Amino acid sequence: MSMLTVENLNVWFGSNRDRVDAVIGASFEIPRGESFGLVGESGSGKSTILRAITGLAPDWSGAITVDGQQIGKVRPKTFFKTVQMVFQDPYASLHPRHSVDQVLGETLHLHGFKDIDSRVVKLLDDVGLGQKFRFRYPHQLSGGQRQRVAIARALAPEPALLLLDEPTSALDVSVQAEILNLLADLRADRGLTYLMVSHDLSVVGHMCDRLAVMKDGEIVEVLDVAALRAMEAAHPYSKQLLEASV
Ligand SMILES: Nc1ncnc2c1ncn2[C@@H]1O[C@H](COP(=O)(O)OP(=O)(O)OP(=O)(O)O)[C@@H](O)[C@H]1O
Repeated sequence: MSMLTVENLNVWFGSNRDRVDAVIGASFEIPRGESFGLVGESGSGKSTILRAITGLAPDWSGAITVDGQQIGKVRPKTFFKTVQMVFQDPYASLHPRHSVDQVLGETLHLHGFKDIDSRVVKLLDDVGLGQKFRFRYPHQLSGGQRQRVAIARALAPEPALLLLDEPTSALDVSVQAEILNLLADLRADRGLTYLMVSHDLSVVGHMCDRLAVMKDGEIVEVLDVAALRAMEAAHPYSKQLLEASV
């Protein structure tokens, strides 16, 4: 069963002479439980695909189907019980005056959970932070710890699909692997499906089962990771990208 299907997706910003066509005719499908990567140079449209799925890029056409439900222009609240996003920059994505307890507690409340206390404790354990971080504020946390809080917040509604937009690229190299390992473990434990944007082919090679290569708003090739490792891309642009990353 497919967790996410994107068919002939076009996403644009602005209108008339100012119009930017950020994504052009993108199609791909992610089976439940798979981890799928989007790679390509800066500006190729990777983040825009995630934004269109979550409703942050309102001008789009084509079809997006999540867990069998085709999504329209307005996403019902239940959509975010299934789909959550983790952003690149954990400094920008957490409110500076909200404690970790508030961030997680409010998200749980919003999604209708009643046993908020025990869920906050469990979420902090699940992301490897533990209780001692519960009443801290973002400025008292390192980048890696903040990203763990952002991941805990994304996990709070018990989603099936996580959209990960360069989740480690704003972090120190020394903590990137820790966060990637946490994400890999969470996926294995919970059977989550990932759609992950990265400009780093080694990250995608480590984290994903398949990947799409984007260039100038279009998907030029979908590869499985075995082909990536064997440097077996067919499209000249994918080959160039692989060779540049060795
Ligand atoms: N809010 C916006 N308004 C206008 N143009 C935008 C907006 N967001 C993105 N774009 C444009 O859409 C195109 C695709 O951007 P996008 O951020 O999806 O690329 P990307 O592949 O994710 O790159 P990066 O790795 O730099 O984030 C770019 O030309 C970008 O300038």
